[in-house]
Amino acid sequence: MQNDKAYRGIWVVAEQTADGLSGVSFELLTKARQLKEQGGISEPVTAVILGENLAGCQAKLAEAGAEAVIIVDHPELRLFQNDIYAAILKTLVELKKPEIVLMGATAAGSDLAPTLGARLKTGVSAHCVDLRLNDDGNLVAVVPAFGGKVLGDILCPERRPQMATIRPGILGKAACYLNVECSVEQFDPSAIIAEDQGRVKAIGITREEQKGVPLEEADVVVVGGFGLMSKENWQLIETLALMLGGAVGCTRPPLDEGWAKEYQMIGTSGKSVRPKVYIGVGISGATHHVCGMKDAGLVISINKDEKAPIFEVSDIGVTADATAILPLLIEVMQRYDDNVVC
Ligand SMILES: Cc1cc2nc3c(=O)[nH]c(=O)nc-3n(C[C@H](O)[C@H](O)[C@H](O)COP(=O)(O)OP(=O)(O)OC[C@H]3O[C@@H](n4cnc5c(N)ncnc54)[C@H](O)[C@@H]3O)c2cc1C
Repeated sequence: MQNDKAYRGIWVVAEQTADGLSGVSFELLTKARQLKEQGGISEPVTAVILGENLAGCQAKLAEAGAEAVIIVDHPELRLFQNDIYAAILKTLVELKKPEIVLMGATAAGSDLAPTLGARLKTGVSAHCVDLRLNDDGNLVAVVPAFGGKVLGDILCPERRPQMATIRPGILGKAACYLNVECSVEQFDPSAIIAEDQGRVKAIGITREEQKGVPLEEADVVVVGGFGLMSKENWQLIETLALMLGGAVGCTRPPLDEGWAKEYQMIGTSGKSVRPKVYIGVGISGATHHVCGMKDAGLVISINKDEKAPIFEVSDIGVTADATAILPLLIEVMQRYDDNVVC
């Protein structure tokens, strides 16, 4: 849609998961409130939620900053359905005309946002690491660019709404707003669902079983990068993590090489972690990765290149060959105690 002054206010498309509302929905509402304040926007920050059995979600969304909630509750919406969700949201956006639409860069959000953006003929800034408004009141979406070496500002001044997705955990903890007045509107999607059954239908969700301590909960995270060079060397990362009672994390290349699993990736396309101790081995320190670990406590890095950018965000930097130092480290730890737990 062309930029049009009729488009006003900020929407957050909240997400319902099997475990309840997704955390990124709350994080986005807090960010939306900050943007509203920054831009002196008078329209209420609005959460839009699609799903089934949504009673009770309004209070939680209001606590995180929603001043209005649009509930789209229907049995057909129990599981995320790209086509149907996009058709409903398109109708709602055309009806209510929000100026900004934010979504979590979750599996569902990363699928839904570009579909909706294309149908509304507007731009979507994906996997942003921050959001702000410029002096003209336009949304500035901050996205790592050029292999993560720089942070780029992306604007969408010509089209409305302005859309962006943000990874869970990147924005930090959601605020808690008490006694916020929050209006609620129910939107009946039956007519849209009857008309558009979608081309693809989700029939269930299968979760990948994760080994060891969950990455997001671990006090110690041992993270390997491309500098490990082989699957055999990757075992050293797993052994060290096990000895420290920690979790294994990875950068993008070990995932591409098949040494590590998708759920272990840290960064803008992966998870954000805040362990007490982060040990990074053979990692250059690209922004795409650093965005996901910048809030860790003690950061220890091992890299054979003394000029590696990861050292700029490390408390302790060790210039060494990982394949030489890791076996030594493991051997020393084994000598002291077979069950060292941090
Ligand atoms: C849209 C997009 C999203 C992305 N999202 C993510 C993301 O979420 N997470 C992520 O991690 N990446 C992501 N990336 C990729 C990211 O930009 C970097 O390419 C990646 O983080 C680099 O991984 P690395 O540090 O392991 O590898 P490299 O950059 O190749 O660095 C390897 C490092 O290992 C060192 N080294 C080599 N051999 C040894 C040795 N024997 N001992 C010790 N050190 C050694 C080298 O000096 C080098 O510093 C994304 C990229 C794009 C374009």
